[in-house]
Amino acid sequence: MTVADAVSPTPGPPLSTALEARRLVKDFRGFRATNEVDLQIREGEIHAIIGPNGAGKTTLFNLLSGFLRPTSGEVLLFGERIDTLAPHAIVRRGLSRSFQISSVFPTMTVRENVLVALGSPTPLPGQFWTPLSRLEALGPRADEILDRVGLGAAHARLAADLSHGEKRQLEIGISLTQEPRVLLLDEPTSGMGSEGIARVIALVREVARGRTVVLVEHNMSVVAELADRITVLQYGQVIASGRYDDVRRDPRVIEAYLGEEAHA
Ligand SMILES: Nc1ncnc2c1ncn2[C@@H]1O[C@H](COP(=O)(O)OP(=O)(O)OP(=O)(O)O)[C@@H](O)[C@H]1O
Repeated sequence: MTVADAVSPTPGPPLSTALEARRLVKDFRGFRATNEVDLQIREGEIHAIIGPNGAGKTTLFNLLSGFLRPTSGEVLLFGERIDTLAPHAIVRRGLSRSFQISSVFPTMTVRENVLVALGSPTPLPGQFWTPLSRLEALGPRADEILDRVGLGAAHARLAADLSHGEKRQLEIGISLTQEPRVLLLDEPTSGMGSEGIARVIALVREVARGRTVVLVEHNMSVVAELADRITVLQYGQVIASGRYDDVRRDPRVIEAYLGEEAHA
């Protein structure tokens, strides 16, 4: 029995499932990167997916957001199959994913970046955008989003001039333009110093109000601080899932990933 099995059920009414993977498999020319993954993300939680390098976290994110088709298995969003849908159709159903620099136009201002995302059916790279002149009606909404992600004062700066951390804030702002019920964040603190990390932690908490957040994150103190529950992957398989404090004591997790940190 794993520690995850031993976690006692949360008291109160059952929580509904926002996002679910059932026996999800992804093979790359004979290499199994995702191996029979079962995953349940509860509505309203912050759920972290962790695991050593090459464990299959990015592949799983790509499968959940429609950027890869599973070899077999299912992905369900609020109970409906989405694994056969294109990424933009999944965004329309309420799941949005933060893209890294690819979704930010460096030669546009911060505000213009949010405006074009608001004017687009989906904030995915490579979309055709509505001309900026026609988007000004969306200005108040853009300003609201910029305030929410802490970039109100930076609205007129070119995206290219933002710091690494500010670009991550902008990406999250762009994801919010679609008002997703489920937001997937891929390593939101990667490459940041402690000040940037503290800002992103506060930002993730803020954007998680009223929505479900799933994040891939390497920094264990960020995971400990933010995540209601975590899922640990190793060699493409789920080796534990549950509350952070329970999962971190699982001997398989300690061996696979957490090492000395787990004893801290
Ligand atoms: N398109 C692909 N073709 C072949 N193999 C792939 C492909 N994408 C990923 N893999 C392999 O699948 C495994 C899982 O990769 P993935 O990027 O999902 O891991 P990860 O947990 O996100 O790693 P990291 O923490 O280093 O980002 C790796 O062994 C990787 O080499």
